[in-house]
Amino acid sequence: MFFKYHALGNDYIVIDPAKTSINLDKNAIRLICHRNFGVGSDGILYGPLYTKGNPGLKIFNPDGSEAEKSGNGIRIFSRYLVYAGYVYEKKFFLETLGGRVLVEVLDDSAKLIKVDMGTVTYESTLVPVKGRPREVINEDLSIGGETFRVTCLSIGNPHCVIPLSEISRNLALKFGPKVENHELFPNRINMQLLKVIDRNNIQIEIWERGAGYTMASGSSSCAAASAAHKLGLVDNVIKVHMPGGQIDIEITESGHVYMTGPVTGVAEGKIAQDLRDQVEKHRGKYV
Ligand SMILES: N[C@@H](CCC[C@H](N)C(=O)O)C(=O)O
Repeated sequence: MFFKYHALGNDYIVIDPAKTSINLDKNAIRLICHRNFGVGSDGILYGPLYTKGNPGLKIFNPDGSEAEKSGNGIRIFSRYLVYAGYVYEKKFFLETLGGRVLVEVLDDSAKLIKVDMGTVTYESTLVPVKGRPREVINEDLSIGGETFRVTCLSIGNPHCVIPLSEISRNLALKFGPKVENHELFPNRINMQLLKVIDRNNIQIEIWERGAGYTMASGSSSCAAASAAHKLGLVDNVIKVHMPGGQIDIEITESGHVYMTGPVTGVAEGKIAQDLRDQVEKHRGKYV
């Protein structure tokens, strides 16, 4: 069985090891996420896996890489946990590779979820960004002959925020791959083009590490809002506008970033034997 959801057009497949036996190596992930040869998604959420007494998950990008954190992925997986009867509480902890988060379910069917995503760091050694140890705030980055002012941070996974006066999908498509794979970022990076609308509203276009252009991203919303706040461009309550919809961010005095957004069910299904055969055929080869 698989369960598919989207969060503002950022879609994920949930695979629950208690319900589906499949060896998720790189090729299996790439095939399942493929929009023509597979089920199609911006990633796979694998779990629940129990660590430290809490439910947890593994987050995979469609290129087969593992991400430390995903804001939309966390909300989607939380809705699955409620739906499948794994949790009954309105508030619970969830373990990710990028740290523990506190989830709050705001309605009965878990269609609206708030998450304490933790705190951000701008420390180059932690994001990571190469070069002398420093906070990467408003510094120059050369990309394909052009120079941008960038702010880099980690909220468990790495982000590079680029404020611009105008942003577009085409700009994200043009610069995203270059930023993601820039030599300064040893673990690659997620990119957000940021336009400040006013002190409580920002607009972003996103290029995700390992996934490419996406219509929305929860951790990108946290990252862009945090960077804009750090740069003094916005207050602490920020609505993030993306092509797929809006996410609400609140940054507390202690630096915790709260993200609130929706989750929508798409499908429940069974991975066909033909797809499983393809997965087996390609096992061990990089497709
Ligand atoms: N869509 C996600 C981010 C998924 C992980 C990202 N591609 C990475 O590699 O860090 C979100 O909503 O945060």
